[in-house]
Amino acid sequence: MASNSTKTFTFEDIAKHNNKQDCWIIVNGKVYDVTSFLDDHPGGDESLISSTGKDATVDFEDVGHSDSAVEMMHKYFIGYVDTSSSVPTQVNHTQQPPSTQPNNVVVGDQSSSSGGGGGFVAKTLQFLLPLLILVFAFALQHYSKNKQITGDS
Ligand code: HEM
Repeated sequence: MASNSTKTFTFEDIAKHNNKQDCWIIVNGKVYDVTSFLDDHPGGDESLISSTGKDATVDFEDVGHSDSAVEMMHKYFIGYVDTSSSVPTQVNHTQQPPSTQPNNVVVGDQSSSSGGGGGFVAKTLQFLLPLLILVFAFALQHYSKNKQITGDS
C-alpha cells in the first residue's frame, strides 16, 4: 500500500496515533503507520507503541536495525513531519519506568534478608531463640525441683 502522496503531518496530529489500534511513529523526519506491523515486529509491539508521540529516530538506530528492516519501513511510510511543529525526542511514557521508586525499598529488603552475614545471623537467631528459651525454662524447672527436694530433706 505504498502511496505516492507526500502528505505532511503536524506533530500534534501524529502524536494522537499512539495505541495498538492506530500507531504512527516518526523516524528521520518521516511518518510511518505501523499499525498493521505491530504483531509482526520482531522487537514486539510495545517498543513501537512506546516510540509514538516523539521522534523515534534515536530509538530506532540504537537497536541497530538491519538493512532489510530499513527496507521494510517503506511499506509503512505515509508522509513527512511538518517541520514547523516541534517534535520532542522523549515522551512521558518512556520516562515512567525509571521513576518507580519502590525499588529502593526492595533493594533494602533483599540485602537484609538474602544478602550477607546480617541476614544469616537474623535467621539463625529466629530459629535459636525459641530453643534457648525452652532450654532455659526446662533448666529453671529442673533447678527449682532440685531445690525443693534438697529443701525437704
Ligand atoms: C517501521 C519501523 C520499524 C521496522 C520496519 C522495524 C523492523 C524490525 C525488524 C525487521 C527487526 C528484526 C531485526 C532486524 O532485522 O534488524 C526489528 C527488531 C527490533 N526492533 Fe524494530 N522496526 C521498526 C521500528 C522500531 C522502533 C521505532 C523501535 C523502538 C525501539 C524498534 C525496536 C526493535 C527492537 C527492540 C528489536 C529487537 C532487536 C533484537 O532483539 O535483536 N523497532 N525491527
